[in-house]
Amino acid sequence: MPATPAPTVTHRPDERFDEFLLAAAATHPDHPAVVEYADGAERVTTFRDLRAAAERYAAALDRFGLRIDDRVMIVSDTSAEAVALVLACSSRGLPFVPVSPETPAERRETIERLAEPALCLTAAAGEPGGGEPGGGEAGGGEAGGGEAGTAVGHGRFGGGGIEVPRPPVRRERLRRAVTPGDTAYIIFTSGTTGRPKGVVMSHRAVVAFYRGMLAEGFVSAGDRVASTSPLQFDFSLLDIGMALGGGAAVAPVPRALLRWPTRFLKVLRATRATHVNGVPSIWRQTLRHLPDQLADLPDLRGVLFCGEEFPLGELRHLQRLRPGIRLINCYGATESMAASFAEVPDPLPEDVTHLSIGVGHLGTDILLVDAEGTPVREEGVVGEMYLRSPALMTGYWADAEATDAVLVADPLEPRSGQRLLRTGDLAFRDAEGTLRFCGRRDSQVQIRGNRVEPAEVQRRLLAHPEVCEAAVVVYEGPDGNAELSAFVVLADGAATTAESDLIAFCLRSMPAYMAPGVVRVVGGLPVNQHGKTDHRQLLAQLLTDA
Ligand SMILES: Nc1ncnc2c1ncn2[C@@H]1O[C@H](COS(=O)(=O)NC(=O)C[C@H](N)c2ccccc2)[C@@H](O)[C@H]1O
Repeated sequence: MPATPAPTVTHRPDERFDEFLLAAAATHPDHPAVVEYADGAERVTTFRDLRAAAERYAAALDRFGLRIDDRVMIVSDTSAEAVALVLACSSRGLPFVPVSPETPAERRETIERLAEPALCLTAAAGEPGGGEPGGGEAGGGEAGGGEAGTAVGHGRFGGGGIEVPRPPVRRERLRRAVTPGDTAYIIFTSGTTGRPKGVVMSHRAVVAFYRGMLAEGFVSAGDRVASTSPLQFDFSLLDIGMALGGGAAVAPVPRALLRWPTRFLKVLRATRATHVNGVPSIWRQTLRHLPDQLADLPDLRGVLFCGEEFPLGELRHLQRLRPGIRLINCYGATESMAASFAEVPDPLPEDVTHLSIGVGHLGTDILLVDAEGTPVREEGVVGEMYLRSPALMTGYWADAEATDAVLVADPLEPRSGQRLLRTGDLAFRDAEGTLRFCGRRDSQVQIRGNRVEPAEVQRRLLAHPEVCEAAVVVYEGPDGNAELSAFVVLADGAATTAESDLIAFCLRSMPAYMAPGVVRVVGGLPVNQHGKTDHRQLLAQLLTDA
């Protein structure tokens, strides 16, 4: 009996962020919206429950007399309560600023100083991403105590309630309604100057991205999308939109369990995850230590990854373990959430060295531009990707100079006033016209007068049959010139591959100036809090070893 196609979720033009995510409550109220793993079992929140929880939080927020555009900082990982609070903020035009609970206090204070939120709400103890033990319990209580208001109200949320011992001062309301150009959220990412950059995303931009993603048809009602990124990383917002926007459920993987393969797989099995989204590194330990259990997962049929290149050896291993699985390489930056989705060919041909990142998703166009600002048309010629899309950020919070540096005039028609996002990423078009990512513009270095893309050297090392992870860092050598150093992790059971063999392996396919001067075999590569290879930590390790 063919499965009856699930009725599609209907969306209307110019929905707010929360309206888009809750649209399925109208057509699938009893479908799971959030599936959490708690105490060894799944805890289901239906679309009806989620809408009710969001309404309770919205009523609690109303008591503070906040204005449209007043920010609400949310210190939590992804959970049903956090999603409901996010929806409530969105419905009241209050930009949310997600911050991970494990964020160091100094960075949290920096973000608070920059964002100047009206409220800073931490998940109640016992909730996923809950606050410090012994903190005030959340409840449905009235907002705050009798003390005078303060600039920033600090408190907790949970169970549909908000508790703020010292509420923020009440403000005169100057606005009547939320409009699509208003800010849905601000995500602070690391800035090269050390000052975090606040990426301001409007309702229109996020919903435009969600529509582009939904058109790819990844999930359908009844699916469960396991989310492995922290709420402060916009990958989690992709997961929430991909799931809820399509009438499916998001299944947050508790951050504390993610690093243990057995527990990671246990969560995927318990929540019956049909899709798993995450950066490539989430698969590393499972592929190395529990391949058979990964092969046995009953429901998994799709994996979406982003944030950095997936080592091709690991990708092929994943394909062998899960025949027929749909692998999606999602490319993008927080400034537009994501720009493209590319299906990985199954099997990935042996001669492929650069994964396709496809072409822009529906409504997005990616332009290649050379160093002189001239559009690149020829196949195989590297250019910088410029993004033309309604999903672009509004700008960087309180940083017009940094905004103007990346939201630039259209190279094809500067007179139009249309702004494109200058991504800083390099790519070339292949014979099929799709884009192949080849590193970042600012990571290119001159080695003895020659331009080198460290990602190219990393790819060559990963092509070695005994290498399963690799990273290349650039440092200043004793003579003041840029040098390349590599770190590799050998596959289990690999013969003792000498570092000199690996350098010789590189020299067989690249000029001497591109080969790393030193290759260190290590047990594993460090990752940052978003799960990406932490090059800064590798460089620090190199300099301390020197
Ligand atoms: N599929 C890739 N291959 C290779 N390099 C990549 C890739 N996706 C990004 N990147 C790199 O990561 C940079 C963006 O870093 S970021 O601003 O921290 N944002 C992210 O990494 C996540 C990003 N917002 C996102 C969120 C949700 C879905 C897709 C993408 C890009 O400019 C690329 O250099």
